[in-house]
Amino acid sequence: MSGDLVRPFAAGIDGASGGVDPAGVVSERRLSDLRGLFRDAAALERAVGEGDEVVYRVVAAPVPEVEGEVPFSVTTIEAGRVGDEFYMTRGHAHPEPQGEVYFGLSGRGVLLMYDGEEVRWVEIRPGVAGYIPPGWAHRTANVGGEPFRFLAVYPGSAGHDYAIVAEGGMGARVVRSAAGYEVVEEPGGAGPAVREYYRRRKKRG
Ligand SMILES: O=P(O)(O)OC[C@H]1O[C@](O)(CO)[C@@H](O)[C@@H]1O
Ligand SMILES: [Fe+2]
Repeated sequence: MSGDLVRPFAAGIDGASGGVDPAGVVSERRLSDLRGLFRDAAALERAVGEGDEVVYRVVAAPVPEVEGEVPFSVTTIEAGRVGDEFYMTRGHAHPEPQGEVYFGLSGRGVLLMYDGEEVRWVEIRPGVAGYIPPGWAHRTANVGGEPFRFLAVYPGSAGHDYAIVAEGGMGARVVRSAAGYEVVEEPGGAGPAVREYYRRRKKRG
């Protein structure tokens, strides 16, 4: 174990701007960082050529991702689509199967969760908390016409596995529909290696 634990502090969370004060690491993901994740690869390349805009920004509080600490961050996903699919995060699973809480601050989003076999999703609005149980990959999409912002709180030892989502998908996509949006499950399902990855992470003890 390296480094001292963090001292007590309070942080300002600005639901209108997505700011965290004091802030730690700030990261941005552009359309070009999301290659391979949207269904319409040609539409993605066109949008990359037309300015490669920022899809989402994560402002973290100054809490390190180490065992015992509880990092938190505010994510702002801009409004937009690639083809019919709403702007979304890369999506990841926690290699250490740990849970996580998302809390809506502004706008409207869908929190999509996948365990290699089953797809679950919940709508997140201001005042709504979404719970991600251990062993479920998660991705968030902005289904509204304004920025979608949420607070995420998670165990510092959880880690981020992006490859399992890049390779195994999320089992469903969040797309435009006559009603506004719908969550469409993908045919076929995951292969045995992906299913086994999640099964191992959902066993207790
Ligand atoms: O890590 P991704 O998949 O890019 O999504 C960003 C969001 O997920 C988190 O990693 C937490 O699950 C936060 O940093 C942020 O809220
Ligand atoms: Fe997470």
